Amino acid sequence: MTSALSSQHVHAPVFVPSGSAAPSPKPAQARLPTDLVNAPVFVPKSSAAAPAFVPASERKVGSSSLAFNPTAEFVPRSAASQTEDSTGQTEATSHAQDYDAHYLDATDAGLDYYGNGLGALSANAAQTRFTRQPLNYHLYAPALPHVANLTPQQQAVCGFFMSPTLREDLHLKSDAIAQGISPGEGTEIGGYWGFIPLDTNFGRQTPREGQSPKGFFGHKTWVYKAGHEADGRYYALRRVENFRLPHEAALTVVEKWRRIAHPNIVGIREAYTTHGFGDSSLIFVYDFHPLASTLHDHHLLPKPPVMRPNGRLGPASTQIPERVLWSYIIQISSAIRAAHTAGLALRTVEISKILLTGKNRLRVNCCSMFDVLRFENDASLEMQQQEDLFDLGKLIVTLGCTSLSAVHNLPRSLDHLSRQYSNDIKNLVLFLFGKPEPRKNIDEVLAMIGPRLLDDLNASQSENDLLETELMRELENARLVRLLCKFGFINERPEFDHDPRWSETGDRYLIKLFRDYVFHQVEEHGHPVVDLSHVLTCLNKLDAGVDEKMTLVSRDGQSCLIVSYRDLKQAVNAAFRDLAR
Ligand SMILES: Nc1ncnc2c1ncn2[C@@H]1O[C@H](COP(=O)(O)OP(=O)(O)OP(=O)(O)O)[C@@H](O)[C@H]1O
Repeated sequence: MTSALSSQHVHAPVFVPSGSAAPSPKPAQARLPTDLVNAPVFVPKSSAAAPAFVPASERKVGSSSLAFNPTAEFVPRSAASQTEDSTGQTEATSHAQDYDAHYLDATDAGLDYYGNGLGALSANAAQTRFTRQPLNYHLYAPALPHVANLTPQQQAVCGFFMSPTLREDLHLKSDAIAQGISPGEGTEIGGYWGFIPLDTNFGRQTPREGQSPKGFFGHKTWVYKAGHEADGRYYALRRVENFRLPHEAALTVVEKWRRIAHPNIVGIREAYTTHGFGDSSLIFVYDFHPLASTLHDHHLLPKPPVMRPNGRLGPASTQIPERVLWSYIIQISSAIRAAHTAGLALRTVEISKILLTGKNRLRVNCCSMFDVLRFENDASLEMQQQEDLFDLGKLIVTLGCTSLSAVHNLPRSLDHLSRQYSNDIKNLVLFLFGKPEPRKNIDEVLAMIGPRLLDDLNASQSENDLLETELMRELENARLVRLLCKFGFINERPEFDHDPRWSETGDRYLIKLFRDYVFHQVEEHGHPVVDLSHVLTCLNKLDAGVDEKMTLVSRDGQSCLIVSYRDLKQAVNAAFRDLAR
């Protein structure tokens, strides 16, 4: 955790043992609400360590690439290559049994800038790696300029923790990932388990307005969330019911789509056929985006009434702001361009097949499905690409008028668009609906929307800045958790090495008094001082091992010890090393 406070701003209260007549402490200037401590328990995920995805066709039972390797999680690639021994085994692997102690001990080998445990992995690595002495990073990193206009009190709160809204969003997403599935339990089909239905219109019987009676794909489809047996990740599986693959070659196009990694296209992992559902089903496996909703559901479903400034409830506005509409147009154009450049066509530029996966963040879903389903009698690629552009025109009209039927009365819809938005939107729609002469291409569209691209780029860079600020606030959390773990191991230990007084004697006594200094202070009336900023400041200083000194007072008030954070850090590390040995 980094603090937004400068050292002059922190007046940590002096430890006053209850009953002693010590001078009254100065109140801490920046107190954090104590309920911040009650934030939901953080459950770390090890997605970074998950093995790479292996498609069903290439999977081998017992394949070593799929074996779980606990050390892989904390060995950065650069470090692993530096520490390879003559047998080709990394030191990190050979020290696997010391994982916990090493990881906790990471800070002992020096102040490793990345705080990633590199220092503890290997003495050789420690000698060769690039180390810095970034004391300031551990103490009071100033807030970035765009949050500088907050009051000191707000800065104190913001400086320590991620914003509550972002935290809540991330927690909700993290909950949504595994919700409803117990790993390894439930139905297993084709290497996937769980199969939780995602489609809120599960088994939709009546097609949406403008759709074929058989639904968007001309076949009954179902969407599930399922876990992958081999990599433990979750995917969105789309099942086409009762579909017989005319030709194995139909699935080869999925390979082409697999190679496309684009921020506005939902990634496809594989497609396979199965009889696991009691019929002949075709399954497409896509990346799972937690809490995604379709553009249709987000913008076209009725919204609950909202409170008006006059205190009365009124209908919520359905009009999409022009800035957002342009952002949608830009993102979908970018997805179209990626597909066309790769010699493919999206074919699902449709309001119910575009997912909203974050704030104004779009991803075109279900790519490759039509390529497989219509493999035998498909239109030419050129025609499909022209249709993508036409579909983009239809989408803009539908969203701009927030009505599915708007495309059926174009003159009226264009009139509406020119009243609500700048003329550029209407001109773009006219271009997309116009005759191809000889044919249109997506680059012409991008040339038309050029100036809007800059607006969108600026907005997304500002969003990036904000997220970076949020990340910086959490930067040092791991260090402080490690430190608290060490305290937990040392303090109040009933016995060590046949010594029941181990945790109360020698340097451990200092650690105990420091714990009182940090957590058990009372103010002049004997009330507990519950000041999170004091706790975080002290722990940060201890973690950095600064030379600053503090006065520790025994519980009976009879003795005073002046100790520096540096000495105390050494005491903590020595005690922990004793235990870990
Ligand atoms: N890749 C995905 N990741 C996460 N959720 C998804 C994904 N694909 C679909 N979903 C969820 O499944 C829901 C249903 O998707 P689907 O494409 O069937 O939309 P629909 O509105 O039901 O369309 P249709 O009328 O064609 O059935 C979406 O609202 C979304 O919440």
